[in-house]
Amino acid sequence: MEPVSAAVSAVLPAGGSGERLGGATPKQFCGLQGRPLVSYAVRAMERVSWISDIIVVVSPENIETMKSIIEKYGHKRVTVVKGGITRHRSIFNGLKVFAENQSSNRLLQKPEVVIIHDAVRPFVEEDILLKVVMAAKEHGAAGAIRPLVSTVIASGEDGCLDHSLERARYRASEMPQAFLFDIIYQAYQQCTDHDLDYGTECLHLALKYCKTNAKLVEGTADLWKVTYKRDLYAAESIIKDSLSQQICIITDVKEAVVQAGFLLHESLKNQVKVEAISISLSKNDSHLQNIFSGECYNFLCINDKEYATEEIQKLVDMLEKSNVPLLYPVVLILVHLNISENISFSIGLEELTKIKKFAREVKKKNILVYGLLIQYKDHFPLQETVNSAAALTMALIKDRNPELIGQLLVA
Ligand SMILES: Nc1ccn([C@@H]2O[C@H](COP(=O)(O)OP(=O)(O)OP(=O)(O)O)[C@@H](O)[C@H]2O)c(=O)n1
Ligand SMILES: O=C(CO)[C@H](O)[C@H](O)COP(=O)(O)O
Repeated sequence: MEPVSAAVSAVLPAGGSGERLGGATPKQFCGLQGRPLVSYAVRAMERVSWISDIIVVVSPENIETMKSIIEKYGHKRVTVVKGGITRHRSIFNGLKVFAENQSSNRLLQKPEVVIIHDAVRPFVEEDILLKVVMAAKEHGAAGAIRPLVSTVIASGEDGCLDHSLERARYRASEMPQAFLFDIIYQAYQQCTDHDLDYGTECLHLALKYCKTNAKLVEGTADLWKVTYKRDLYAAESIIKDSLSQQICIITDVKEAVVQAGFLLHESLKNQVKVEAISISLSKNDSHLQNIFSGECYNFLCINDKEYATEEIQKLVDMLEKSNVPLLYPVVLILVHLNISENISFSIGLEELTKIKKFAREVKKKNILVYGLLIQYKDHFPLQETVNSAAALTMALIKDRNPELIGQLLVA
């Protein structure tokens, strides 16, 4: 990505109460796959190397909550600032920290360009951040826009249609937005109380008080703001979908196990990216570490032993050491391959209890363990069994259901 030659920092307003979403917890602290929404927005900013400081503005009663989120998820370059009673007042408080150098913990450099991004828009990518920053450098202000979904109409005092706007001429203003710091700060300093209490558009303030016509940049559909409960469900689905794009199949050296791994690989690869490792874990630490850092959150461990405690524990330890299960739950499917001549069910109650206990233990580390039994015999319809195992695998990694951990599914 093109390097940015300006000092850039970001302000994330997160001081609202989420009235439209309802519920006791403000939406920015609601959990998505176990992690608060605000942490996703912070992560989206912190992974952009050219953003120096990230100011998160929260209401006074949530300062400690926010600090503990930063601590728990290891967020870097973040300063927490006390918010105001409206979004504009919160943003202004965030900007003041740079202008007045109020922060008690460390010195914050006033940036040339400041990004403003709602903490409840979790899916912002580096590409759009770069576009609005470059446009702000040139034009003084810039913001992401989207086509309108519905036509905007004005109603008269009698509640009847007064007029309607030509939809093609108008756009929905989204976030992120970016500004030359001096422009947006001057605009906020000149704002009236009415602007601060009722305004909803930062780009408008730059126009009204600094005569700056913001450049409008076409954004992607997932920049939308989590506002209603259904938006939380939508956001969770998007996250689950992106987590289920890749799977790593780990097999040991035995021929039958390698073969089952290969067949599963073939069956899964039309649906997801599959990485296969067919050597013992102990000899393959660095390869696995590469897979972790490649952001793989799904593992399928195929074994013909009753319960491969050592190998699985080793994988769990490695996962724990990496950052992977900290940000997202990891799915670990223990595949038991039944290749014994005895076609009776080969896992006893004792084994099932062991798996359940193990699953409950590692859930505390944000690793979701499930069991999958594959019957593997000449007289069994092999391809059918493998297809069924692949379908169950996909269902488990797409659903990531914490209630089903420790359960044994039979392909
Ligand atoms: N006093 C406020 C109000 C809002 N915000 C933040 O501004 C962003 C966008 O605002 P909105 O979606 O309206 O959030 P809420 O005000 O929390 O929602 P609602 O209007 O439904 O109460 C959110 O990240 C919100 O936390 C803020 O920092 N300070
Ligand atoms: O889109 C935006 C700016 O253009 C803001 O996110 C939006 O205006 C916030 O408004 P509200 O707090 O009323 O949802």
